[in-house]
Amino acid sequence: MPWFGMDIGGTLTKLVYFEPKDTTETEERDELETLKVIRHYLVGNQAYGKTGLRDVHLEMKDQSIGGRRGSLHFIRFPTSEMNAFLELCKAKNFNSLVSAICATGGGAYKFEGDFLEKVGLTLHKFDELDCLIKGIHYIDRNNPCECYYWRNPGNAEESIKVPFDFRDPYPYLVVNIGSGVSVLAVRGPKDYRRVSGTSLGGGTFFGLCCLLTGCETFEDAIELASRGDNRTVDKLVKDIYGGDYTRFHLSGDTVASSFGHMNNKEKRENTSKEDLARATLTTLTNNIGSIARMCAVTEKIEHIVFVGNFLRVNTISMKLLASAMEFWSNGGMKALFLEHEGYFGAMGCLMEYVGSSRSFSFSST
Ligand SMILES: Nc1ncnc2c1ncn2[C@@H]1O[C@H](COP(=O)(O)OP(=O)(O)O)[C@@H](O)[C@H]1O
Ligand SMILES: CC(C)(COP(=O)(O)O)[C@@H](O)C(=O)NCCC(=O)O
Repeated sequence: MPWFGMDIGGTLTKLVYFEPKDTTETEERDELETLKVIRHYLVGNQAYGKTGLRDVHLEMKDQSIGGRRGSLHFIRFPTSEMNAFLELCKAKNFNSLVSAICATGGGAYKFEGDFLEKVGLTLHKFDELDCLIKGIHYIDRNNPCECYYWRNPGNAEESIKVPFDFRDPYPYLVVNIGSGVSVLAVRGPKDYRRVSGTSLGGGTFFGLCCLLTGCETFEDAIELASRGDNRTVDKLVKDIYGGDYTRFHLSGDTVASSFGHMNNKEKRENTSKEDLARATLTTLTNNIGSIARMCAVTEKIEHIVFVGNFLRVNTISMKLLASAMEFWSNGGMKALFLEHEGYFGAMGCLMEYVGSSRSFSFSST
């Protein structure tokens, strides 16, 4: 039985695969051919079909899971490609190995019927936020350099990633920036509440960027943003005050109005795709940062952990969030980040599988 956890999100499907490495010679000999084929296919490739990818740099070796030792592999593909994934499961005879798999995320509900009808697989569904918290705890405990913060986030030349000891984490806030955003206050391993959320999330950034710049991939959107300047698009405090708004400690360089210059025809004509991408990224990031900070104040929490694939290849947003948390809290709050960004839900789902495989019927069909 292959050990999977699957998180079917609004934009990306994440798959965590545990590959046992401690198989005995007898086990190897007796391993079903189909299982062998699946294992070789997954670990022998880094790309699957047109859009599936394995994040090789995130692989976790020598892990102990369910009494076995092995490696954790992290794979993703766009949820819009679910049909191609189902075809692949069919082609690899997946349903001859198992009758059920564990899944979380909204897609576990949305695609439940398709899995059953097209591949004959039942989905055992787990709540995505339970899985997220479980996954954070497992990966953080088992990957020595998982958690980090940015030192000097406001200074491009001097900002550096610094490891953060997250062994005694409670209480902390999780801000999961996926398609949308969920904010959770976590006070113990099983004690958390979803305290807020916003529909202005990673999907909004990517969607607006496609509309405004014509870009087609998330990587292109981030690349454009890295070469842009939001100040040609956003109206700053100094564009309104001529300088700082000193009475309320608002620096002239603070964005007063996101996209505030874009009602002006001349400014519109003088702005570039790069500037529009940067302004879109800045707008979404600042808004998420502001909600996170308000939640942290209300919940009286100092450590804010930002996760979700919006932060993939996106150091601009990480540093912006880190600077904002530091500045607006006078150094009282800390923005923390995790290397496995968007994979915690899928990891938690795999843990659920390990915990419950005895009680469910996962036997081969
Ligand atoms: N390769 C990618 N394709 C699409 N979106 C991506 C990609 N990499 C990062 N992202 C960003 O990550 C977001 C999805 O994050 P994720 O945590 O996977 O959420 P979800 O579970 O809603 O799919 C997207 O909205 C986008 O901002
Ligand atoms: C509905 C969701 C939990 C789905 O998770 P996602 O696929 O975005 O990771 C999330 O998009 C969300 O919390 N949206 C914000 C809804 C709101 O509180 O306004």
